[in-house]
Amino acid sequence: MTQPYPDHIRLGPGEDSVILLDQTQLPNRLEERQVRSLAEMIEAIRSLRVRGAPAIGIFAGYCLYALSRQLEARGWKGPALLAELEGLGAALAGARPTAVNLSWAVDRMLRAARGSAGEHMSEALGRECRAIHQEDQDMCHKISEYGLSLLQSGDGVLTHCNAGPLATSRYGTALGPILLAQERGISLRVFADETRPLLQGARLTAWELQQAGVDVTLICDNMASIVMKNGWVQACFVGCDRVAANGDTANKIGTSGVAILARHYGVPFYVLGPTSTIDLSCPDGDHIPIEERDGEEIRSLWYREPMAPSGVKCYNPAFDITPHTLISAIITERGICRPPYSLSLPALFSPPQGEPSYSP
Ligand SMILES: CSC[C@@H](O)[C@@H](O)C(=O)COP(=O)(O)O
Repeated sequence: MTQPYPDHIRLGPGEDSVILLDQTQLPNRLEERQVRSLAEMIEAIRSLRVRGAPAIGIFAGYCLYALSRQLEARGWKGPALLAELEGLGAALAGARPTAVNLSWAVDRMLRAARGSAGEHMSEALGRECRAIHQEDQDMCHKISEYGLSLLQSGDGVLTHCNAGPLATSRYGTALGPILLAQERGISLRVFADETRPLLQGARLTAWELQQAGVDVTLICDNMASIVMKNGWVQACFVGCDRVAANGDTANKIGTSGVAILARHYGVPFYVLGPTSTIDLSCPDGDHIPIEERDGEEIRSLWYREPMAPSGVKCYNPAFDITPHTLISAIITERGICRPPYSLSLPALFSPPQGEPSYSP
């Protein structure tokens, strides 16, 4: 059983609310939360109760559908309903800036609403949000297969933050190949960076892998160098929040440091993500908006006592950019892209002009 909590995002009864597993409570409590209002939905995204690039896109899709059901029940329809949904969509998309999947899903939902002639708008939205969720499951499964093709039994894999089922739908992206290997009896060892300041690696990745029976070792972020130096890591697998057209990749703060270490020790560094995370309209990493979060997350959040002097100045970016020059390959559901990414990434979206290079 490799999917400890497969339906962590779903519609509530009557389909006018959304239920999520509150990831801020893990690994200590499996606590679900039901959100009904726009304010509750935005709060859930901002406070990382639901998090991970594909997962917040899936969540936003369900939210817009649930909100459309509420509005239709109050008599809203036609252009007035569409205009209201556009406003709600913009508010949801603005909840977090870095992961492009959030605005990608909102745009997709609004396109479905605009094309819903002759039926209730919510019916079209219901189909679209379910499709977004289903497609993510399919994409993660394919990414997992491609990722696994890069590993051998006995390999050590280092990962940063959490790109498992909780960050997506099922399998995950960076953790997908590892969970698939486990299902197939292929043994891998995983080193999970704890991922300061919010400890997604310790709280979520270590929990998901442990639940699945994977051999996982939790390390502090500043231990990645020694485990690579010891020869225990044959590949780094990380997820992504936005991949620019040149391959520069935003992922959890600290990812670029892992890539630099991997280059130093000659370990391949792989980014895994669905094509919904590739933003060809963004030329390079300098154009990716980086979310900055409250310094309180560094000073005290996960500890009983403050762990730094009260009021000390903090710099708390939530993501960083890994330059494309440090990325060995980008693994998507459509295949494995190799450098130069300025050619291989656009090829993903125009198959007749050429396929990305696959390495089975
Ligand atoms: C498959 S999820 C990929 C990324 O979203 C993940 O690695 C990550 O950085 C998540 O950050 P978070 O701030 O917890 O949402």
